[in-house]
Amino acid sequence: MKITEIVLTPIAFRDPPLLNSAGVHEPWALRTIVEVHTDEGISGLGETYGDLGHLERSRSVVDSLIGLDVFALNEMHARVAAALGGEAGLDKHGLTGKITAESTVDRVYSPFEVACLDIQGKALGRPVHDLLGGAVRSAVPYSAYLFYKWDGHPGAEPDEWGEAIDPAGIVAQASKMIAQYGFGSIKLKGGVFPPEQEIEAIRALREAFPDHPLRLDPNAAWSTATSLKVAAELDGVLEYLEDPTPEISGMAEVAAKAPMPLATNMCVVAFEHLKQSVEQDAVQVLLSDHHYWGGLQRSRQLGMICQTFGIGLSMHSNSHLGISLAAMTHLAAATPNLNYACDTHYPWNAQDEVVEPGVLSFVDGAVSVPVTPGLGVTLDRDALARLAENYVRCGITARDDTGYMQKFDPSYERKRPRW
Ligand SMILES: O=C([O-])C(=O)C[C@H](O)[C@@H](O)C(=O)[O-]
Ligand SMILES: [Mg+2]
Repeated sequence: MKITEIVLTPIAFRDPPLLNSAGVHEPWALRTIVEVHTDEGISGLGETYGDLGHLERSRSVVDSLIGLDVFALNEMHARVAAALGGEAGLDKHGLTGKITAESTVDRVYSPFEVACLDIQGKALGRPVHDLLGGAVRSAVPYSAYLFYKWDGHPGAEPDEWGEAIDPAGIVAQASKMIAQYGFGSIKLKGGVFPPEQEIEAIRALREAFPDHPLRLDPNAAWSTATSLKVAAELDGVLEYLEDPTPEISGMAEVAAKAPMPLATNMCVVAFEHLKQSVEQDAVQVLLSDHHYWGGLQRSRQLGMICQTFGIGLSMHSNSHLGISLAAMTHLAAATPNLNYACDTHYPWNAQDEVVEPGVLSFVDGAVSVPVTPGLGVTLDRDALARLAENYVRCGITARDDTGYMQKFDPSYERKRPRW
């Protein structure tokens, strides 16, 4: 079954003013929808980043994939690498750490692999998780992903979530999200206010939700000394502390004394980072993410590496829509040692969905694993056209949380660590 055509459509969807250690989300989040068509009339879907640099790199490999068998995924990876020619693409997404030439290949390759697995599944009449070894769970739990936020974008009406800039606001946001989605775990995006204030927010969450596992992620906003102080204060309260401080060596210093496991989606973001991290025991929980770990099959391999070295496994997310959610759910279903609820930004962006409704829904905080062939989701063509038009109209071509923050606070600086 040969690839005859690949269509890449950049889209933009509404995003609330979510705060993080680099600034604040702009009113529009970008993604690229990938459609792969074959000579047998079966098509597959992928979803990836929408920043212009990534879009252009993705466009630059398309010609080399035409004519390829959709089962020849090793060859596909090699062709992507050859077409990129050793370029390391800067990408501010996910507040990640070092981007290397190899990890750039994995990022660009990922949505094409997902689309080919979608096609393989449809051709075989089997869901994608069956191509990854079979589901070990029928529903995948996700966590409530809380953000400090403004009540709305400056100059616009307040959004449905309202303001959250203190412990009471964070607890109110958690209550609303949990009432709507039923999440059984909670993650707070920190690195926004001085650590004492974020500790207070975690304590307030613990009081309001005594049984929900809690996580805090300041995206490397703290020095190692600050990280250790916060870790000691939150002993017994957090299930894990995510990226308190920059770099593998910094994380190792904190991990040696912190009472809870440390997690990352910042300092170990490519296969070549694993050796140093394992040697220094810097990370106890790795957040996988098929968008940058090279697709679903490579993320399964990452799961095996984590199991081998006794590293826990959770899942990271950026702003995304339903094709990504479906892929994440298939992957998590087929990864036996993924023992933590996965992250998802979905509640923040669900209003602008690009797939037809019905397949993906949250019950008790979990998404039922689709059982129909392929990924199980179908593009909503009207929505795609609308979101593609948003992309053209919105004028944003790359995520810039810091630049957007500086529009309202010119003195704002991106600093890592800040405290
Ligand atoms: O766990 C993380 O670090 C993320 O989810 C990174 C994202 O970029 C998040 O910080 C965001 O959307 O602001
Ligand atoms: Mg993180």
